[in-house]
Order: sequence, then C-alpha cells, then structure tokens
Amino acid sequence: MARAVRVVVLGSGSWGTTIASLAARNTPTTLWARNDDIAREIDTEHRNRRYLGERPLPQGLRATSDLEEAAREADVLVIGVPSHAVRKTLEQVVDEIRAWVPVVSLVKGLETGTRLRPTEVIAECLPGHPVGLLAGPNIAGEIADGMAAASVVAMQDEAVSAALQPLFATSLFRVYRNTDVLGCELGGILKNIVAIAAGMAEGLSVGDNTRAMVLARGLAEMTRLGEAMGADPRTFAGLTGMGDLIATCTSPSSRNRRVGEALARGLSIDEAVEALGQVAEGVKTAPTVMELAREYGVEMPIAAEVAAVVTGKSTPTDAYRGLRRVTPGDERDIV
Ligand SMILES: NC(=O)C1=CN([C@@H]2O[C@H](COP(=O)(O)OP(=O)(O)OC[C@H]3O[C@@H](n4cnc5c(N)ncnc54)[C@H](O)[C@@H]3O)[C@@H](O)[C@H]2O)C=CC1
Ligand SMILES: O=C(CO)COP(=O)(O)O
Repeated sequence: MARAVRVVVLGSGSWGTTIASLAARNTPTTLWARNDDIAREIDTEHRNRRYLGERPLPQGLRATSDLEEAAREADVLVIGVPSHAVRKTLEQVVDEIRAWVPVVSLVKGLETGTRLRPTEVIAECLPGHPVGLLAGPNIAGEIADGMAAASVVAMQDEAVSAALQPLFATSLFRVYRNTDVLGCELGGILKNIVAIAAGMAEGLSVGDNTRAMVLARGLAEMTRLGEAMGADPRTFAGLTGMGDLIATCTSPSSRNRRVGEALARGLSIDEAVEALGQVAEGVKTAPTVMELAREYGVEMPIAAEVAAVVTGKSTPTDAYRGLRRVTPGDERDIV
C-alpha cells in the first residue's frame, strides 16, 4: 500500500494551527512551532492556547520545534509564518526539502524591500518546486470552531492543485482550484489594507453607507492594480477577492480591521500593533503596495490614505477627509 502523504505546516499561529488541524483529519500532519512550549502543548494537551484558546486540536496532529526535522518529513510543505519571516525560515531548511515537494503559502503580505509576493519569495528560496497558495475568506477562529467556509488552492499546475484539494477539504471546508496565482494572492494581500480603512471607519462611526463605499471602491482599487500586474480581473469577484474583502472588513475578529479601529480611537500605530499581539499584514504591506501602484501607474486613493496613516503621516480623520477630496470619475473605469 502507498505511504500516506505527510503535510508539514511551518508556523503555529492561529491560521497555521487551524490549517494543520484540517489536514490532520485527512492525512498525517506535522506542525512546526518555533516555541518549544507551544509545540509541547499542541503535542501533549492538543491545545494552542496562545492563538486558539481552549479549542481542542486533533489528537493525531503532531507538533515539533525542530525545523529541520519537520522540513525533512514533508511531502507537502505549507508556509504559515508572517510575510517578514518566510525567507528567513525557508533559508534554514533549503537542503532538507526534497526536490519535488509542492509548497503552499498561507501568507497574505508582501516582502518589504523586494516587494515580492510570498509565492515569489518561496520560488526564489526553493527553485523548481511547484508553488501555490491557499486563500479565501478564512477567519481562523471560525474555522477552528467548525463553522462552514470555503477557500481556493491557486497553482499553475492543475494536476498538483487537484491532488492538494482533498488534503485540506472537510465536509465544512470547501476547497476550490484556480490557476490565476497572481490574482488570488493579490486579493488576500490587498484586502488587508481595505480592512484597515474599514476598521478606521468603524472607529470613527462613519455609518453603513460609508463602509459599503470603502468596500466597493476598495475592490475597484484591488482589481485595478491586479489587472495592471497581469491578473485576471474576474478573480477579484471570487472568494480570494470580494469574498475575503467582505469577511475581513466586516469581521470584528479581523486583526487588520482591529488595527484600523484602534488607530481611530487615537492609538499610535506601534500601540495598535502591540495591543494586537498577532500579525496584521496590512500595516507593513500598505506602503509597499503604494510603491507597486506608482510603478504600474495605478490610482489607489484608499490604499494611499491607509499608507499615510500607518506610517504616521496622517490620521484616520484626515484620511477620510482626504478621500472626500478625490474627484469621482467614471465608476466603471477600473482598468
Ligand atoms: N489568522 C487568520 O485568520 C488568517 C491568517 N492568514 C495569514 O497567515 C499568515 C500567518 O498568520 P497567523 O497565523 O494569523 O499569524 P499569528 O500572528 O497568529 O502567528 C504567527 C506565527 O508565526 C510565528 N512567527 C512570527 N514571527 C516569526 C519569525 N520571525 N520566524 C518564525 N516564525 C515566526 C509566530 O511564532 C506564530 O507561530 C499571515 O500572513 C496572515 O495574513 C491567512 C488567512 C487567515
Ligand atoms: O485573512 C484573513 C481572513 O481571510 C484574516 O484577516 P486578519 O489577518 O485581518 O485577521
């Protein structure tokens, strides 16, 4: 009988742990935690209290703090560390990962400096591997609680993504496929910036109409940049675009939205991030997205205001004043 595929997830935050828990229901799965205590707690008590409270994790989910051992075991490698840690984490284990192993990113932020997407960073570290991502409207806590959700495996090679789908799918977690890796990845990255704007709107009590405007015009900005970079604009109407945008902008659990709310309450960006204690990718990514917008000659007024606030050059109140000054053009002019 063929040996079962082992999924190895690097990063035991809220999302890495949740995805590893789904995979563990389908196939042998190992979760790497950089912290010994968290690895021990997952292994022996089947809990990750720092990130997922008292939610029980599958008994079969194995955890280790030995990065090399974890990487060596992988038949499928999943990257669940924040964007700033992807390159450093992979560089430590390049020689341990067998050549054919597909790599799936969960990461929704751009690398500062290089402006590379996580799948591009992975491809630089692990040339020749099939690389893709899993993304969609997936607030970790809800999925860990067993609420129904859907996601997308995006890969150029559909034979690989079709083989990956059943590793993560459960009766409550539908996994679709998409070959538009760029569009799916940008959707997950760019919606975090709009979610900060939505959180600021919440904190300023601006009302439902304003919130709807931010979502709709935010999606227009996301699509505009995506299309300029070569993505399929239809992808932005799907789970990884509009779907993730709605979930993140409306969920009180979203870390990016919470940062926006905290800023509107008058906290500095450092205080807002410190209070969160988890990653909010939109904070570091907003200024990097503005560099891309300039490079591709694309107007992104909402992202521009968010970038100004997170870099301390503006305030949420001034950001919303700034948005009112944008001259409305043809609404459909998204290209
Ligand atoms: N939590 C969620 O609902 C979702 C998160 N994501 C994305 O998944 C990625 C990971 O996020 P979360 O699990 O939510 O983050 P988190 O803040 O809950 O946990 C981050 C994990 O990465 C580890 N880590 C942090 N810095 C590190 C470093 N320098 N080197 C090695 N490990 C490091 C932490 O120890 C922790 O295990 C992010 O890009 C996020 O945008 C995507 C979908 C849903
Ligand atoms: O990407 C997410 C949901 O799909 C999680 O968003 P936050 O990082 O804002 O919590």
